[in-house]
Amino acid sequence: MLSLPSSISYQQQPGMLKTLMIDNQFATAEIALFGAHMLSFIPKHVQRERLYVSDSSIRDGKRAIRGGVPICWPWFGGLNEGYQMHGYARERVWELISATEKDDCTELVLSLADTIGEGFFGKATVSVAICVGKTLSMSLTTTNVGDDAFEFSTALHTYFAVDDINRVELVGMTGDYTDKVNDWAIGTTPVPYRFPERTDRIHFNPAKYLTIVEGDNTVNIESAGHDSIIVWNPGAELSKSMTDMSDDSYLKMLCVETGVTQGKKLAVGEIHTMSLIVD
Ligand SMILES: O=P(O)(O)OC[C@H]1O[C@@H](O)[C@H](O)[C@@H](O)[C@@H]1O
Repeated sequence: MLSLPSSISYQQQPGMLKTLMIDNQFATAEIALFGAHMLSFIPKHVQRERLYVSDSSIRDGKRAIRGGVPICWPWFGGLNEGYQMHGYARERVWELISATEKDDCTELVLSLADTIGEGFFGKATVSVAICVGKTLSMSLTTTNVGDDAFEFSTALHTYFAVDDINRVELVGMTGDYTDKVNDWAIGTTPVPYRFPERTDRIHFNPAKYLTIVEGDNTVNIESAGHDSIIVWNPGAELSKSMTDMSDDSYLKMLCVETGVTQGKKLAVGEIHTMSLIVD
């Protein structure tokens, strides 16, 4: 087994998923091997949990975890009838490839050993490098190792923790979006951008810098290698109907997702990296 720096330990309580706990001078964090799924990030200088995970999330290792940072791959959203929403990578166990103590963070690299699955015809490797420091950085790398080009889509589907969605504003987004709540109609980003009701939008503007503002609590999001930003809050009604969310979950989270939703073609040997920094 890989030898781990002292800031990282494995944790597995009975009936729970195996996770990696990180505790260094900058932050604490938790990552499930199932899905290479970030579950927690608490920077020590602010002492606030940045990620929302539902208390009712089903953690049986069969279904995706509700909250944290699901990795959607090799597709984002629904593919065709019968296919797993957001791809199958978030429902497979990833392998820890390396763990390194750096000056400004603890870096872990996880990789998905088996990337083959129904609905995806490419031959690819996929790995995620996660740096837990004063900021959380995640870089998802897809490589075409086959003999043919393929197309894929992806997202780092971050659930940010908020105290009350009614007080939240997303700053930095401009331009048009397509609205899942309204039969994919095109809309224009409101100013200020607030969330009084169910929101489910793919923004075509791949904003590099966004900020979630809630009173004096601000979270900066820096994205790269993406073609869109997805913004999702289920609102009261959907929150109530979801088995893995409690009735008022919608008040406590806002998904701001860094994504490639328009389909990215990768040539033979080509590498694509998409990344996210949470500050
Ligand atoms: O329930 P899932 O598969 O985790 O998806 C949650 C949400 O993820 C968002 O990215 C989508 O835009 C929403 O439509 C979807 O409901």
